[in-house]
Amino acid sequence: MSPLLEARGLCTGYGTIQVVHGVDLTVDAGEIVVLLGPNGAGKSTTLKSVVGELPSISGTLHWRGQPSDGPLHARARQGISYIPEERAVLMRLSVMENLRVAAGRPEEAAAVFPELANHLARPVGQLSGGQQRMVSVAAALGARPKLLVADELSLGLAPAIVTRVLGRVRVAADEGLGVLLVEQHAGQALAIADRAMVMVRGRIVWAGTAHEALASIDELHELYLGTAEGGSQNGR
Ligand SMILES: Nc1ncnc2c1ncn2[C@@H]1O[C@H](COP(=O)(O)OP(=O)(O)OP(=O)(O)O)[C@@H](O)[C@H]1O
Repeated sequence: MSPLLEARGLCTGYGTIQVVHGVDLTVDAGEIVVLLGPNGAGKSTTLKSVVGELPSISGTLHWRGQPSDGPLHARARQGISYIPEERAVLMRLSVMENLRVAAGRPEEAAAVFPELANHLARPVGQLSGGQQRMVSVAAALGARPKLLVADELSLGLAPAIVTRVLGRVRVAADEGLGVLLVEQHAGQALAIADRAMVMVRGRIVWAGTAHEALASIDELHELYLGTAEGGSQNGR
């Protein structure tokens, strides 16, 4: 059976500047693939190209075996949910309105994070950054996509909440969701992932199972990710 998403030789960038050079990647239904790498490696750029926000320079992209070159909204209709690194919520609308706009099932989306229950009528702009992130994750999952493409899902979330968010994504993957994830918390992301890829300067320099990545995490940090610890960028 064809993978949900298959990119071959993907090259993309901004204007005349090429940032991503010949990336091959696949995501199957039910699996979580995490893309790791240092700042500026081209991870976000890769995701933008995969979801149709940024045109590719060359390479092929297939969605469930069919060539895919439509813009973001067309890919959303096909079942791709994208959570960008930057703000992904409508600040003047209430939490419930945000969930309604994004998801077919707002009540189901709200149930993803029970702590949002007391804030459903509030404008999202009045919530903390972490709560706003929860709204975007809830909205994305509530739409029941086939593929979730998420850039720094844990952005602005307290560590305990990161564990819950990633755990919720794992549950969705076990129910058949395919996930392509860029995440600065390498250790936590690998704990819920099936496969991992490391990108440096726009090229995939390491690929393997999440289990293999966890087993060589010190080496991966030393060689590619930087040795930052704790809450710092790309730290564990
Ligand atoms: N809109 C843009 N216009 C021009 N160059 C850009 C743009 N966005 C990103 N870049 C450049 O593309 C390169 C890759 O950036 P990208 O954001 O994809 O990296 P990243 O791996 O996601 O890093 P980070 O973890 O810091 O988000 C960087 O050199 C960056 O400066």
